[in-house]
Amino acid sequence: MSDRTTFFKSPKGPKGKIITGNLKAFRSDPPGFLTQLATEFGEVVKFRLGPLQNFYLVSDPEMIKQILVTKQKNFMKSDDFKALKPIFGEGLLTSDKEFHMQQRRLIQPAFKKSHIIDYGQNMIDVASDYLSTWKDGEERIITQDMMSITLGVICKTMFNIDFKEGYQKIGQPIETAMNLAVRRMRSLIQLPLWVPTKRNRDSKKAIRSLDHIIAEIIQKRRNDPAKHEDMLGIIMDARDDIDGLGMSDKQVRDELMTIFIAGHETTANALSWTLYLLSQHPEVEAKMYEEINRVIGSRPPTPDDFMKLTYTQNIMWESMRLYPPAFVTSRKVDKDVEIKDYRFKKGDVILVSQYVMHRKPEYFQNPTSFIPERFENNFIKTIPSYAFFPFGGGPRVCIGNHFAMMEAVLVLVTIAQRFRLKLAPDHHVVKNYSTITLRPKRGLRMIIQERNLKRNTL
Ligand code: HEM
Repeated sequence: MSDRTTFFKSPKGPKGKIITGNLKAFRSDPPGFLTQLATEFGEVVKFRLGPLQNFYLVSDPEMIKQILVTKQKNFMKSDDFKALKPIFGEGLLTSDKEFHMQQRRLIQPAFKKSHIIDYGQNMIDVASDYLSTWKDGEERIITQDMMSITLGVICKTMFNIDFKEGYQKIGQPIETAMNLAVRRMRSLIQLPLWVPTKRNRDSKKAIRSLDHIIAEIIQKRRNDPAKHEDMLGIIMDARDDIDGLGMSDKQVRDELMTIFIAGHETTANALSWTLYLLSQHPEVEAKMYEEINRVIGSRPPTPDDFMKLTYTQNIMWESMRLYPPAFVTSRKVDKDVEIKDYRFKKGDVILVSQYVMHRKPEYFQNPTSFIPERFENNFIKTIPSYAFFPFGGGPRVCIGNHFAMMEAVLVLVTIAQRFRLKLAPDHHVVKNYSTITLRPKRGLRMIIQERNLKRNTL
């Protein structure tokens, strides 16, 4: 042991069971459990979610910055992501180190500003199309509607196919495979996929069917000499600046699956939480209508409106502060590392939680209140970086962050221009539920009211 060891702090934490540690409490309410740990034990908390591995929850912005940015080379993605590898392969979310960086370089062009503006029109078109089926006065399951709209957006931007075709071909098998992967992620013991349990058989079947569909799409494109401007076209045409090589079919497949899944559920949850929050805060809703009336009026929205809709953007930031769709981010220590007054050892798992940080009273006054105005006047610059980080940070920051903001704002205004949504009168108390992302538990049922645009009412 080096002399310095004596100066390192030893993080405290809750007592757990011998084998399962604190797994039961974590599973029953992950955001609640993490909040309680940070409140009770402070900036670094030690706990277990199984027999051996040490977990640490870190809740200090400077330490989070070191983990995600300055000392990120000492970390890799944690083992829970391995459960996703049968679906994502070596896509951006699951790969590590050099390979990840090379893939990130190849995919980044698909997310550059000019393309996102082009995708913006798809976002508006898909939402408008979808809303044409909504009827004044009806009750709808809004959480499902938001999932369908964002799935439609990703089908259109990625493959230039419409939602119905995209859902049957890709959306449904992806959902099946993903549900199975989530269950694998959350179980203490992950049996390898070759063990013939029913779950493993179903999982392999869904993945085989997806592989088949995606291979067909890629093959069709390889045989098609025309230039395609959708995300698939951009990804397939990408060449590495350093070695000039493009992606293999297997790699294209892994990245498509990754973007397809990472790119719709998170934004759908952000939109659902926002519609819920607006229904509870008529004063915020009224200011949003005022902005929509002033900037867009009764003409169809355009991607250029995005920059002018500053209050609506702040509504989205504030909604993701209270209900961050990615509520926790994990890393495994790859090389022993010292961060502030602590030392972490190879194999330890570090969690940093957006949900915990975003509700800290030292950075956010009235932390549980919904106040979009707090984001005005460059508020973010007045708090430490990594006190607010809905899209993560460092080299693994969400590649779809600008895409997601553009989509959330444009879909929200397309809805709000025409409709006002109220929670169904007999609605259950809205609580959060977390699988990989944070979503409203048991969904949201809302009543649709058509707004009268000409008279600017509602
Ligand atoms: C509100 C919506 C979204 C939220 C809150 C969100 C959040 C995040 C976060 C926190 C990470 C970092 C995970 C980590 O560090 O381990 C991430 C990564 C990622 N996100 Fe998003 N995301 C959203 C939307 C999107 C969209 C729309 C796309 C694509 C169209 C996307 C694609 C990805 C990908 C590919 C990664 C992996 C990046 C890498 O490791 O290089 N996300 N996202």
